[in-house]
Amino acid sequence: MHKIKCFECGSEITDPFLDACPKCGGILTIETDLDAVANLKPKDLREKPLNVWRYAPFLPVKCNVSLLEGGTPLYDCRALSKQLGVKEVYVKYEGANPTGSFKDRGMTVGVSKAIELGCQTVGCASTGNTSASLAAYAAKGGLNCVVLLPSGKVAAGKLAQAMFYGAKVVMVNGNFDDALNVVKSLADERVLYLLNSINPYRPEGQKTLAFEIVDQLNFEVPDRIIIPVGNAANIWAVYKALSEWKALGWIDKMPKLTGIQAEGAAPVAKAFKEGSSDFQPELNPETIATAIRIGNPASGRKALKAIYDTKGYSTTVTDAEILDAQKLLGRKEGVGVEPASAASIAGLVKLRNEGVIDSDERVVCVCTGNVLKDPDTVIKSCGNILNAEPNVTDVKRVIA
Ligand SMILES: Cc1ncc(COP(=O)(O)O)c(C=O)c1O
Ligand SMILES: N[C@@H](CCOP(=O)(O)O)C(=O)O
Repeated sequence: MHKIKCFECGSEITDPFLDACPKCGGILTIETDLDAVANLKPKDLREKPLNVWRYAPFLPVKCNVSLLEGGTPLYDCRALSKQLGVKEVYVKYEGANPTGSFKDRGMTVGVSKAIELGCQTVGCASTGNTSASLAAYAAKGGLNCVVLLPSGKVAAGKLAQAMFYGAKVVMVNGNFDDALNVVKSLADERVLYLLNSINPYRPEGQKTLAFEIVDQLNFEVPDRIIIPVGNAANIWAVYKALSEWKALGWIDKMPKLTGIQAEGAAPVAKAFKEGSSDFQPELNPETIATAIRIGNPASGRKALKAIYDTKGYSTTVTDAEILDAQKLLGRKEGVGVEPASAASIAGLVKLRNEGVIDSDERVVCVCTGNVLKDPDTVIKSCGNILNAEPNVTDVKRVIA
């Protein structure tokens, strides 16, 4: 049986509704019962379809709600690897999930847990994707859903999704960090069951992103996995997944986990630069990659552990580098990702140029969300629409 533990002081938590340690206030995590899976072999899992629930023995809940999340493509990006001079570059394309982001992996587990606990209403703060995903899974599970969004800073596709799936959408006059503080208080008052990634069950579902990468590479572990970092739970989830498989002897090494943040919202990357295992919150985070416009990442300390323990790396990329990388991936590989997701590609480009990434590496970039999430940014950054009269001659003229 799994246990809920405090990441900071190690205390065991028995109340499944808590999202912080009652003793020290630390963030929580799940201790997986590895004895229960000790006799399992990778081939036992591989008989099941490739999706989140292939890895059910490593998940702390049974499947109550699913939209067949996971099973996303791992693209072998040969043009990109040639251009950048890196032996192998893969993109794990999370935009192919049911609501278009990796959050669905966490939500199938989180909402399944909510149902198991008998909750009626679920809620979150969100820069967009978490709300879109929670709204869809709550609809599928027959639950009420409340989402708190930073006013004016949520991409159109994500806002449309949350509204479409029937969530109560509340715009908060503040940023994501402010909205998270409010929703935490609502959860403390049991107004709703909180399904941000500070809920320790959410990252458990997100572990499957890493399980799939290794599975799709036939258990040949990549040298490096590059991940955009915002509230910082996803890089932790990847670390936790691979640590569990390493403990079982299913893999023999850990990839260097490499966390990329936007320059204007980079507490984790700044802490890494200083060699610190703690970070200073950024009071006014700002970036075009609104999904990672987060100044006080709830899992920041977990992310730093993941990076240091794997001899990984962390750096920042500018908004211009993010937009260039987004276009590069679209135009070289035909893969459409939202700006935050392109941060992993921008990080690859930057770290290759700086010599941090070697030419002989096998690198996986996690591209967390679909290009259609944020059409306004794409239209602005790609510009250049041609206009013509409705006749062949004029169309030939403008395309010449
Ligand atoms: C598209 C996208 N990429 C990356 C992230 C960052 O993930 P995390 O908050 O787990 O670091 C988020 C959300 O935070 C996101 O929506
Ligand atoms: N990008 C996220 C923000 C963090 O949400 P989390 O619940 O995964 O920590 C979003 O889409 O809202």
